[in-house]
Amino acid sequence: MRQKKIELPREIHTGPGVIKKVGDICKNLRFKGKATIVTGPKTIKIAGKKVAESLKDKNFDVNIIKVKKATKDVVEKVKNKLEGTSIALGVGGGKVIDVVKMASKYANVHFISVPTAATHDGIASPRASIKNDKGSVSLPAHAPIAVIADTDIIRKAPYRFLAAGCGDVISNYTAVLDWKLAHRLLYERYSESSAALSLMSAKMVIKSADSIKKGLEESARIVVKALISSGIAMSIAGSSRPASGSEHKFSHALDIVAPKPALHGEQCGVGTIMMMYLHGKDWKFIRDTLKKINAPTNAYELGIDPEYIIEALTMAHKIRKERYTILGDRGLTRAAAKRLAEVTGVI
Ligand SMILES: NC(=O)c1ccc[n+]([C@@H]2O[C@H](COP(=O)([O-])OP(=O)(O)OC[C@H]3O[C@@H](n4cnc5c(N)ncnc54)[C@H](O)[C@@H]3O)[C@@H](O)[C@H]2O)c1
Ligand SMILES: O=P(O)(O)OC[C@@H](O)CO
Ligand SMILES: [Zn+2]
Repeated sequence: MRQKKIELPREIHTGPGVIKKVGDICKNLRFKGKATIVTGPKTIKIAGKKVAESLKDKNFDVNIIKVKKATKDVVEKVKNKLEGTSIALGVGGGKVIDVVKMASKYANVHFISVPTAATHDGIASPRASIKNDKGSVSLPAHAPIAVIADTDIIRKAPYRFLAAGCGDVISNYTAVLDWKLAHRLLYERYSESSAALSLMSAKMVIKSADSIKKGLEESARIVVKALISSGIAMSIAGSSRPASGSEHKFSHALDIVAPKPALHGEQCGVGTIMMMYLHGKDWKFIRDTLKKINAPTNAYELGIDPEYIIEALTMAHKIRKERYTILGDRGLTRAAAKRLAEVTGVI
């Protein structure tokens, strides 16, 4: 029989002010000595310093590393600085968390995910999206030993971030459709339980779309919960298949071609509208839900020129080629890409 390992976070702490408990949580998990915080230039002020204080209060020797990008080089540098550390903490957005996730895996130390914004479902996932010279790759990493999501910090982040997180999780709709397609066409391994959890995560946000509002702790909590369960769906699958399909390929392509890409989750949301159309499903429902949330639904709202939308659509199939989707192996012609974007109101 096929053997399988599912890696999950051991502890999940959410709620307002939970960041003050980081030191306690680390101590209770039996870490001691050196703790390394990986954070960004903005997020150090928003949360990094508070995390450092909480750790110092519990007698940790704290080291802080600031990163800006999630590239292979940055991962390598951080990995080298993790030597002798007992625990690594990623305090920031998706890029910071991906860097620490990958670097700590290479350095063979546990890491804790401390998201400062609910922008992405990598908060609890065991995968890392890392940039290389050809764009980015999806790499197997490891799950955080703990997630510490302070909903007070998250609710105070710009609303755009929360809406982006909704886009990232709503994109599970087309990711699962693509996964089922690959299962039918190529007999790719498919997990019913992972797909069900992935769709449930998306539905949690869709069901609450009317009450996801700026500044509310409850809104932050709903989105964080959905993002964490989407990450767990990835853990069950052992890949990002349940949360990344053709709509993510489109977003990854935009990251390559657009001079100023929008947020990952915003692009994935717009991609979901178009890929739902290609699947012959209710794309208007996705568009209307994103509208309710005040997430972008077109090129103008993404701040991206329509020309880059068309270009990204025509090259999306070349990204993560191992992941078969509705875009097939040949992708869209320029005429089909333009029509798709026009019909769905994206351009
Ligand atoms: N590993 C996974 O499973 C997974 C899942 C989804 C997305 N991702 C990756 O995550 C990245 C997207 O994450 P992202 O959208 O957070 O982008 P990001 O990490 O670039 O963060 C966006 C910006 O938000 C800022 N920020 C974070 N918290 C803030 C706060 N509270 N207030 C003000 N500013 C704040 C950051 O400093 C940054 O400038 C992409 O690289 C994507 O590929 C990975
Ligand atoms: O595996 P990729 O395509 O990087 O996607 C991971 C993540 O963005 C899913 O929401
Ligand atoms: Zn994503």
